[in-house]
Amino acid sequence: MWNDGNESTTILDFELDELFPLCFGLGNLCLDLLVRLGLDSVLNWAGALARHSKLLERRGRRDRGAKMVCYNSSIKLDAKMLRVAYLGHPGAYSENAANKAYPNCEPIICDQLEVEFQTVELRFADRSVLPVENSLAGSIHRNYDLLLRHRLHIVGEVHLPIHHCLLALPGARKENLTRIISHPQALAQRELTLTKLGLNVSLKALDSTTMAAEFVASNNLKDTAVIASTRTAELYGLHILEDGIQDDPRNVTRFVMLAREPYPIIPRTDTPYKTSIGFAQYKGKSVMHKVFSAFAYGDIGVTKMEIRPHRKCPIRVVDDANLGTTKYFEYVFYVDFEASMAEIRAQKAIAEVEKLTSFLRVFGSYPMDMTPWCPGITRRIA
Ligand SMILES: O=C(O)C(=O)Cc1ccccc1
Repeated sequence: MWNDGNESTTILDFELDELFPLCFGLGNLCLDLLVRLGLDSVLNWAGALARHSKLLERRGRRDRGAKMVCYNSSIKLDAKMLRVAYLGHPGAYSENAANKAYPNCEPIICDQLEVEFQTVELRFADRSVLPVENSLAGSIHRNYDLLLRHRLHIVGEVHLPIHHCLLALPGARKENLTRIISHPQALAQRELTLTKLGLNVSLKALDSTTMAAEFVASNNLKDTAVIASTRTAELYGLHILEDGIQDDPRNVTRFVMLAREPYPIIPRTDTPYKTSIGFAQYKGKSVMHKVFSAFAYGDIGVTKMEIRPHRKCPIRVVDDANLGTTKYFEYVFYVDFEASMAEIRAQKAIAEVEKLTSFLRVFGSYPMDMTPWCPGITRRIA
């Protein structure tokens, strides 16, 4: 079990009648902020508040006298009370990741990625669990972009073995399928297998495997199959047409856990740590070789690098006089390295990188997932 219990909490009992004015008050606050922050961000916040008021109302009908968790005092948050946000419905791989990271947590289901981030930012959840890369399909670029757009910290990682099945309504036959729908990662992880099965179908991406399952079940679509887990089949009344359709049994997805506060920087020697950063270069010549030397100098292993377009500054213009004759695309670089910010060598490397870059953000230092790697045993785990 992960224990990143760096939060201090007081548990307050709120009657629902008290919660609604609170949400209303917050709504008014949003309007006040409208003028200062701009329409888009305030509308996003207000939307999230409205959704969560409904969530509280629904939960309140079930359990009058709902509890609300406030973050301001000295009682340690018990890991089992953590509210963990993820995208999708019960049965999503992200739900498995949330349970692996925080056993007995309270799931907070989100229907959009932006909402998943806001749910933590607005304190409706304590953590969010976000898939960032897969061993077959690679990085989930959108989620990297969101990490930068929001101010949450990475406080942990989990590696989840992924076992995909082809699911359809009872009675649906493989030869009558015209379409397969799922999360883009699931669609990418089965490329070879579906070709082998000889299916001539179109593919459609949805935001999660479980949203795809719900879509097929609620619209009674006999010509559409879903790529999702065995648990999703049970939950949505679907049948397994084909079991284990990922292209390789060693299919693993890495999820990161996000929180409002960083993982506490405590010097430790027993657990291997990882640090994730993002940065962009200054205008002018490339300095990437120097950035890597900073890590090499500290004998720090770089385990991952992701490169994304620098949307705010798409083109870098370079020549000796900076007259604009050579043009490169400009990027944001995401790097994971094997050290904690508690270590002097990491601090020195980061100080060096800071000198070389126009912006630098440390997303977090956190314990590495050291789960033993057992290729081929992914069957029916997820
Ligand atoms: O859609 C889901 O169930 C997710 O949790 C995202 C996902 C999809 C495929 C592999 C890993 C995570």
